Amino acid sequence: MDKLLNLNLKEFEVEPKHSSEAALRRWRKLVTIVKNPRRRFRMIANLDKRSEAEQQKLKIKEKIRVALIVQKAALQFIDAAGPPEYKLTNEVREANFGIEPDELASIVHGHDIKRLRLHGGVEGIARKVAVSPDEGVYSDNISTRQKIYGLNCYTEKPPRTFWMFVWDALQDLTLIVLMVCAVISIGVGLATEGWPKGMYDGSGILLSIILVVLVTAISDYRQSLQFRELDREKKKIYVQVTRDGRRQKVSIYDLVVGDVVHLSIGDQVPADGLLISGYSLQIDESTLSGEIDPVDIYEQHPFLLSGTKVRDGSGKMLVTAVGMRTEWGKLMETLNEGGEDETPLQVKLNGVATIIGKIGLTFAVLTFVVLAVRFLVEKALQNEFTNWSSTDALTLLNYFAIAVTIIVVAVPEGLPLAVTLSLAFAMKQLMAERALVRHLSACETMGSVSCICTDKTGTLTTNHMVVNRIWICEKIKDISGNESKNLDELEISEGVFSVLLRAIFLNSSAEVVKDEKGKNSILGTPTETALLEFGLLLGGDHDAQRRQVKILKVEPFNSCRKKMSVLVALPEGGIRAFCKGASEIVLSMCDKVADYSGELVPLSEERVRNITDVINGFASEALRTLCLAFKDVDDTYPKNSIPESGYTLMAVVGIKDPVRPGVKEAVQTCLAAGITVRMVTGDNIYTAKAIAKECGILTADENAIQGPEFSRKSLDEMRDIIPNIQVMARSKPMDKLNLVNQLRNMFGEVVAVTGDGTNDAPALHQSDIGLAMGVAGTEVAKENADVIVMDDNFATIVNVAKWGRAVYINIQKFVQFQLTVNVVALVINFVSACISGSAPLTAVQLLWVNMIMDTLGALALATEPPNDALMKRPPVPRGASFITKPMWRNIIGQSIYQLIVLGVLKFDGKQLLRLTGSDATSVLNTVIFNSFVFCQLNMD
Ligand SMILES: Nc1ncnc2c1ncn2[C@@H]1O[C@H](COP(=O)(O)OP(=O)(O)OP(=O)(O)O)[C@@H](O)[C@H]1O
Ligand SMILES: [Ca+2]
Repeated sequence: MDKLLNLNLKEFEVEPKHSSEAALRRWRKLVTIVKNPRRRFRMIANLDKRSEAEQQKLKIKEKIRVALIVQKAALQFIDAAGPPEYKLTNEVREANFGIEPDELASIVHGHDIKRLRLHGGVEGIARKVAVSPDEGVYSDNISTRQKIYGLNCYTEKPPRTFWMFVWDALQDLTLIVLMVCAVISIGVGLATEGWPKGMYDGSGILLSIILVVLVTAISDYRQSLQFRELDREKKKIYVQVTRDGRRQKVSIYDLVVGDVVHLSIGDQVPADGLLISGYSLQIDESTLSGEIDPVDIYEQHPFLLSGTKVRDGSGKMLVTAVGMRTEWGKLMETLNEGGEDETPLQVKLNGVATIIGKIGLTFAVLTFVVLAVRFLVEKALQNEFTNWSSTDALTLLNYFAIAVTIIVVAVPEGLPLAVTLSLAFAMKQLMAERALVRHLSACETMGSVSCICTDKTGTLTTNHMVVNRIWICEKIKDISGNESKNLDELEISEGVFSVLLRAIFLNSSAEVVKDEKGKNSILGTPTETALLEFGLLLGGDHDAQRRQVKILKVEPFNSCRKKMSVLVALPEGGIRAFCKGASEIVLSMCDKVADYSGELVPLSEERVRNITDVINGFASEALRTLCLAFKDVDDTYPKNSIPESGYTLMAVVGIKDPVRPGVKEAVQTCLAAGITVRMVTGDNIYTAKAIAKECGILTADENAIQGPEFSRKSLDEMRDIIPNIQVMARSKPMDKLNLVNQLRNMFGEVVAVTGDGTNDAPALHQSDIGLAMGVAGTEVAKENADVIVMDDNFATIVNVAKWGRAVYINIQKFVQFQLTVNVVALVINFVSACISGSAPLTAVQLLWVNMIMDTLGALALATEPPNDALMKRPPVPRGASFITKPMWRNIIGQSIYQLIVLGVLKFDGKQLLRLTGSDATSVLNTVIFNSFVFCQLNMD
């Protein structure tokens, strides 16, 4: 049976994510025979609608692409003509703006450098939208801007109302057939038995139908509300802007024309705009134009389009068009059409439903044939074959209704729907527990995860970083508490101190900003925040430091380079480069060091060894270590590059980032549940090991490896070492991807991956389930993830796995329940039809049972919260059969037991219960029905 089912289910397989359209279409085709499309395909992607939207999207993209190419080509030929000749509308003039919204929008979206120049370049535009690039817009005129230039929102389709769901639920083929039966039954009943007795049967059916429809519609409607909320949650994106002279975070929906937005790697460009200033800013326009090559954005090419992504670098932009005035807005309108992909379980259960449906159909036909033949034979025996009364017609109609109802009950169309219900329920609960599940299938996959490759920073640790120790001038100093430090305490010379402060404040993407109350706060990544806080602790003045110098070039940090450098022109003359980053990497770029007296001395081998010891010492105490270095270059040095060697090492800082409370227990839970935990981090190997040991991830020192070393291995070597790898340090994003791919392909593991950076996107995409960090994660990471962990906490990830397992078990329970009901309902009706010529369960009763199963049963069984026992057994392996052997045993055992009980009642019930009189049979049938329902409810 198991094999047979699995064989038949072969075709009902889709991937948990990125399923091919062919696979999605294949199974849909297979269910045509017994399909009741309205019911079966509820909440399942509408492929036609979707591919239509896809086509439309491609068309828009192509148009944008061609337009961009044309504009680029045209630019070279056209010279600037006279000033633009158009009149401002009164509205714009009264609001003190100098440019029309459409004109402004078309400059950027048309990449029209000529018209931009006519308006006086970016500064000119800034003046015309009444904003200073340093101060940003003022909150008091935001509403005027919104009135004239529009809101940063996209038109959305109006949500579906409750009555639409009712209408949908009514489109059910079987329900329609039953409705017709009911109406006929009422008609015939009234004609033969009169009012009100003739109404009973028919109105009973009608009432059940109304109930089924209502319950279905309510459940669907609530689901749609939930998805809408999820959608809103998904779209909550914040960007950093300068407003009222302060840098602050603002929701992208609150952006207005004139806003000054700060962009950094991994951000999504939130509106159309012009570059004010930036460093090595590279934009990925593929979401908009389909073009894969990144585009450089610089002064001569300052156009930024909404919806594109920052691939590298950083910059400030002036917003020029928002909402539906951008191409992105038009694209968003066609987005998300046609719904979500179905999950593998939904499809598999559709397969189960189809097979059972066919069996049910056969039985229904058989039952009808048997009943009808018996009836005809009896009639023939009584020689009344030619004598037809309306009661006879009614009887036949009743037989037909029974047959239809058997199909309704036998085709477990509730199965796929129960998956949706169960997943949606888990999704909702998880949202409350700080995990945002982006697609239904993610929850399902998470239940069978066998390996988690987790980040370190922020996930296992708190991400509250504080400088804890510093090595400077060959001495180690502890930095404890919040007391400010001066140079005497650090025992360093004034010269060294001032270089240190510059190294901290000038070479940073973070910024010290004043909040409304004038208090200092820092906007930036935790590592940089820690450094700036340290600088403030030393009594440094961020603004003053920044004002003194001219920054010539910045190479922002990214996970591949693992360092950040700047080139600055010093106020006292001369040009200096600063570099900070991963300790070993920066150390290898140095050839001098400041010794105990502050003298710059060559970096001898012995000194390198000593410093390496210091670094490893810091790292072994679980500190993140960074080296700060500088290099003076002469005036002839090209201003568009930053040296890569010949630096002088200033200091090694150790930054403390404690392990999150509860992580150790969560790791233990995973291990008990047969889930391997691997740490993949960009940090130093000693730091990684120290943290991994503390969390209980690393059990033996030799199970740690460095990313570059791993990637050098051959496939065979990988096969040997991968099972043992517990920590991978100094990993580049490609190493992470490599590990994930091998784990999946070589070992068939179901891999969950966490990530925060832009470069984690490929690994997140490739994994079975990608988890992005909600707090520290970039937009790009989130977009490629299946789940967003809103508190970045490892324990939350374990929670998702637990819910995933609960979903699986609950659905198994439901399937077992439903299959038993099917078998019993089929057999009892068929057998008694054959033997006694009547069905003990009437159409109304069968409908009732169906409703209990489809909706209430699903609600009760599919939404049971997880218990801890779930995490004490190994994960379900890939490709395991969904209906397990014990389940078959239960189904068969339960069915036999119930059939015996019901059989005895049916054939011996009258004697047993001492039923006499004219209504004995109907009383008995009622008893049978109640026992049937009771049997189902008792089952678990
Ligand atoms: N802003 C920065 N400037 C310079 N170097 C940095 C900066 N942030 C981190 N680093 C260095 O880069 C290393 C981390 O690189 P990476 O971003 O790949 O790891 P991560 O994502 O922070 O770590 P994890 O994978 O554990 O989350 C750190 O060890 C640190 O030495
Ligand atoms: Ca990371």
